[in-house]
Amino acid sequence: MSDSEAGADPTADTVDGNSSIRRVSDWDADRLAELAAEHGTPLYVQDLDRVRENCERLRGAFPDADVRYAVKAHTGRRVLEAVRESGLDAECASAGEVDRALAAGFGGDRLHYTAVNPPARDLDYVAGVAEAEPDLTITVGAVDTLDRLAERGYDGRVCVRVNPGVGAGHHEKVRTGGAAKFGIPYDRAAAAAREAAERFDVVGVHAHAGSGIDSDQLDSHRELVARMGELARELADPSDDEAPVDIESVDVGGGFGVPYKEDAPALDLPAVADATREAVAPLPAGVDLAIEPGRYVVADAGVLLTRVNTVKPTPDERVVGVDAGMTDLLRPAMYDAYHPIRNLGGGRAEDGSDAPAPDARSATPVTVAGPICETGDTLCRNRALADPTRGDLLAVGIAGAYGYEMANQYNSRPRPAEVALDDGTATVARRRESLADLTAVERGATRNRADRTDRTDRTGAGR
Ligand SMILES: Cc1ncc(COP(=O)(O)O)c(C=O)c1O
Ligand SMILES: N[C@@H](CCCC[NH3+])C(=O)O
Repeated sequence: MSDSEAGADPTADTVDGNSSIRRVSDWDADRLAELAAEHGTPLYVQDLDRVRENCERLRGAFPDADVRYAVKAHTGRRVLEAVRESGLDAECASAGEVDRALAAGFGGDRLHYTAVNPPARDLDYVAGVAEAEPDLTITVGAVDTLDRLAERGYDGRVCVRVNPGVGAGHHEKVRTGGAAKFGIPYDRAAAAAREAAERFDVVGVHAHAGSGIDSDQLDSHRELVARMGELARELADPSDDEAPVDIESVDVGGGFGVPYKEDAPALDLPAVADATREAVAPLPAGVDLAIEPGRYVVADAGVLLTRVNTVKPTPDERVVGVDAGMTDLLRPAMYDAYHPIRNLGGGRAEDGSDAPAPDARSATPVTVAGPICETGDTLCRNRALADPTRGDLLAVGIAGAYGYEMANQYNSRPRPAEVALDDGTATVARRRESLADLTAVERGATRNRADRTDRTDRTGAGR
């Protein structure tokens, strides 16, 4: 992948006084440098105030809809609490996410569990939770899953997931609608919902087009929404002698995109909301619209900080080695995803003196590569950055969604730390993992040199 960096002009439109996208250029460079010095790198920084603003913007654009935060985008406790306090519900993809949402204070009436080929362990757990929290809703995309719930004695609230036959998203791998894996095919959905209503309290229908839908893909979104409106009307008022199904909501999924490229415009959320309402209408009396955004809530509230440790000119490219890799931020390796990168400086010139401030350096095409033993472990290729030197701090923007969440321990790399900013105050939300964490679940593993573990716990702020 080769990409080029545009100027750091925040071309954000403004809604209710809040910029609708926070660019990497909008973050306070000095504050980020302080955090990196104190907590080491790689380091995620997640700004809870920005999370709250994004929640407010969603609620403002969709005042009559039920807004459910897709927890998978960022499961941190502090984020979940901020989302709950902002009035959004929680949409969970696993028992683990339900557990986290409960711990963050979501009651059953604000919990939605979307089961995709759910492991027995997950169904056991959620059916158990539902006994104490009967207002919890389980979204089901296969008749087998309904049968498995019934086998567990569950007869509570069910939402039927539909495969709408239309998908969208930033990459083929995240286009969900139309993928056979998800949901009951549209033409069988009404019958499946009617059958399910004989055994469960069917309270809704659901579909999700995919993740990272931008303005160019709004036609697909509209098509999905229109089909779901039609399905709701068919259930409320069946044309044959079938009994109506009395649902409460039509969930048209999440997927609202955010601009990763510096010059890409932010999604016009009020316009998307208008288009959504128009496409779903008229909804039967008593049926509400629901949406379940993840990325939109948290993406631009997060940055990943990483330190340059190597600068290697080669005949073909200038390679800048950093301490964050695909294990910290998987998206570039997995989807060729673009993340904006800003050089915050702080490094040394070749003669050992302080390097000039990034603004005073020439824009130089570089490949930023991580420490993982994989060729695909790059954060960008051939991108113009203020020429990095060893010791510089780089801020990788729009990293708050599916960033820490997809981090892993490949190459035996402990996961990074994350700090949460709340009204400017930073606290460690997730501590940096140590070498001991790598073997914590391994039977028979003994720590023979604990002193080495301690060293990895240090900030790593050295150059
Ligand atoms: C069922 C479901 N709902 C909601 C979302 C949230 O998507 P996004 O983070 O793009 O808003 C996803 C992820 O694609 C999903 O699979
Ligand atoms: N992990 C994806 C989004 C997938 C959402 C889950 N269905 C990304 O980083 O873009």
